[in-house]
Amino acid sequence: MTPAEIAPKDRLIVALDLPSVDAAEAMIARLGDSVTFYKIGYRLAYAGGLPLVAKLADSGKKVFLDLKLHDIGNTVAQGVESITKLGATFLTVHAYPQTMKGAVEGRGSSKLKLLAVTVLTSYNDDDLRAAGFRLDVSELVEARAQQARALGMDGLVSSPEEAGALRKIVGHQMALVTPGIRPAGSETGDQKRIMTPARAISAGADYLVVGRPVVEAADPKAAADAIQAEIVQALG
Ligand SMILES: O=C(O)c1cc(=O)[nH]c(=O)n1[C@@H]1O[C@H](COP(=O)(O)O)[C@@H](O)[C@H]1O
Repeated sequence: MTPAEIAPKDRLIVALDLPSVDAAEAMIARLGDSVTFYKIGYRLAYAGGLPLVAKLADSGKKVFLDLKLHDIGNTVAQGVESITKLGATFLTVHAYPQTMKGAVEGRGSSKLKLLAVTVLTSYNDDDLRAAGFRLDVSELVEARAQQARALGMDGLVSSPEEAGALRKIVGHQMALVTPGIRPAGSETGDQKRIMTPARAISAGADYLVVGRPVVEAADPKAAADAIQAEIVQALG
């Protein structure tokens, strides 16, 4: 999908990192038409949130199921095959070759799009070294992007800091999905590789994943609307 084919509103993915299905449904009602794309990750998925994938999809919203799978290839393939039936648009797996190969096999001919998590946005070069890697963030992100493309993955999760370099490697063949988004003046929290929504779009990101700056805002709808306006402005 070329950037021009993505509806501007779909570019904001709000992470429903909330403690219960009730809290998530209240947030979805509050955000109303301002948000069309939601992410369900560990917190909500392990709190009974998986049935919300089909419910949201049936109501016309898109869902990014962020399970960040990583296991032996056979287990990943079988897990992804089960996940194809949930109704999500995107699923994350970590960008290890065996994992991505298993995910592509398990996805089969379903419409589920597979995203490879390159290097988590809470990591910098020192964190990678402490985890035993010899490459720095940009080298590892780029190496993993090349592997992800060769193995038939549909998109990459990285910080917007790497979006420009990744676009040069994968063109518009893969979606660039970027967390680590912080509107000007918002708390960084545990994120280390961050950009504002406008800068991320200008850097070439297709989708922006935003959690706390929206769901922990005093007025989540106003926060989402402000990000949507920034995206539209940056798209020019
Ligand atoms: O795969 C992800 O979505 C992800 C990858 C990554 O490298 N960094 C990252 O923050 N995320 C997710 O994106 C969301 C960001 O949330 P906030 O930091 O609250 O905006 C969280 O749900 C993270 O799990």
